[in-house]
Amino acid sequence: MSQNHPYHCLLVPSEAPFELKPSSPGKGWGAFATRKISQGALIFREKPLFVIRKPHQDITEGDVQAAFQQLTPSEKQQFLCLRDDNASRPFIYMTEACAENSFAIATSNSSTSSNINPATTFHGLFLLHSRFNHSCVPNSKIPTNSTASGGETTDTIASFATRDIVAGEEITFCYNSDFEGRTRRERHEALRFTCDCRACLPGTSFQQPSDARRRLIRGLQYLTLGVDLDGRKQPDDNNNNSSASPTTVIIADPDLKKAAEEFRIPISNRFIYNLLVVYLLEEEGLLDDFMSERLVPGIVLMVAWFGTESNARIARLAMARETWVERVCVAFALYGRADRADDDVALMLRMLHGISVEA
Ligand SMILES: C[S@@+](CC[C@H](N)C(=O)[O-])C[C@H]1O[C@@H](n2cnc3c(N)ncnc32)[C@H](O)[C@@H]1O
Repeated sequence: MSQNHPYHCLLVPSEAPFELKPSSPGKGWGAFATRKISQGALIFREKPLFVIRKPHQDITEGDVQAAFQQLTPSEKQQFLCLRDDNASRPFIYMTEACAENSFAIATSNSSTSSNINPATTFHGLFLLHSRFNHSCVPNSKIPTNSTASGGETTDTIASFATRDIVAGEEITFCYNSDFEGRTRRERHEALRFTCDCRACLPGTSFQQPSDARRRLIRGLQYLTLGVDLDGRKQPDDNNNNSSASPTTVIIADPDLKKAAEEFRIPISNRFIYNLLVVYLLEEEGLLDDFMSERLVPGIVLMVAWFGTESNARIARLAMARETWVERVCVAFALYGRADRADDDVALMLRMLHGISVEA
């Protein structure tokens, strides 16, 4: 049956290190490595078939029709071969085909499938990257297009291996940029399909602690950033009125929650929380080079924040250790210790986040 599948008309360049073929049952088609791809290597850079310079929710059938009319006959044929429902059903609306196969480009914080993150601005239709299936513990990443192109914003997107990928292995990426802080149930609600990656297969020795780790990551990020994954503060009254859907309680202690939101978490604890996040991400298999680049420089800088020499010494000793778990263990000696610079750092962070300094 797969011999006659319309996806055979999708043209994969000969230099691309993958082929398209049916994935495991229930996942439609996917991209499979045709040779070893080393960690950090570029997998593929792709130009969009077309770009619609509008927010996802504003894209109309007319917009997609107009973009379609500009395509060459071969490009039109490729667009028309796209299938819904795991590669089985032709799309009824062009907007559906666009939503399922586009990536946010240009101004977004992450390149995710636009049907999952509708708040982004421009959308490009990418025939090949949209064949990559999702995993909550993926082996590739599609960073923001500006990151991937060295700071310049372009319409192309690119995927990179976040670990070594062996020939024959399916290439996956994570469809949502904040899944490192979401439990299995929350991820499946957002995805609207049931993922069976090792963080999702219930009852395994990886899955059970995985939920706890991701919950902890979310809480620790709240303590250090003062906001939830969506950049917002959590309502104070978590189990409030019955009409609203119940909110996951992230920080149960109201005083601690307020201290986080007002950036009054002491430097010592802040340092430990940041190290713990990195360690938990590593345990989750999510500490790739992009994640390290995002988190580690800030932690290194924090060492210089300490105003009390005995604290600074412990922080330096911690960072001199080789592994993240060792760094966390050494840094625990700081837990609860006040520092001469606590007030200054709180003030600096409040100013940085535009919070009234009287808060
Ligand atoms: C952008 S497409 C990916 C390619 C798709 N498999 C195909 O055949 O065209 C996204 C869709 O693939 C399916 N999918 C992707 N990752 C999956 C996973 N881990 N488990 C089950 N289905 C998945 C879902 O139906 C999802 O809506």
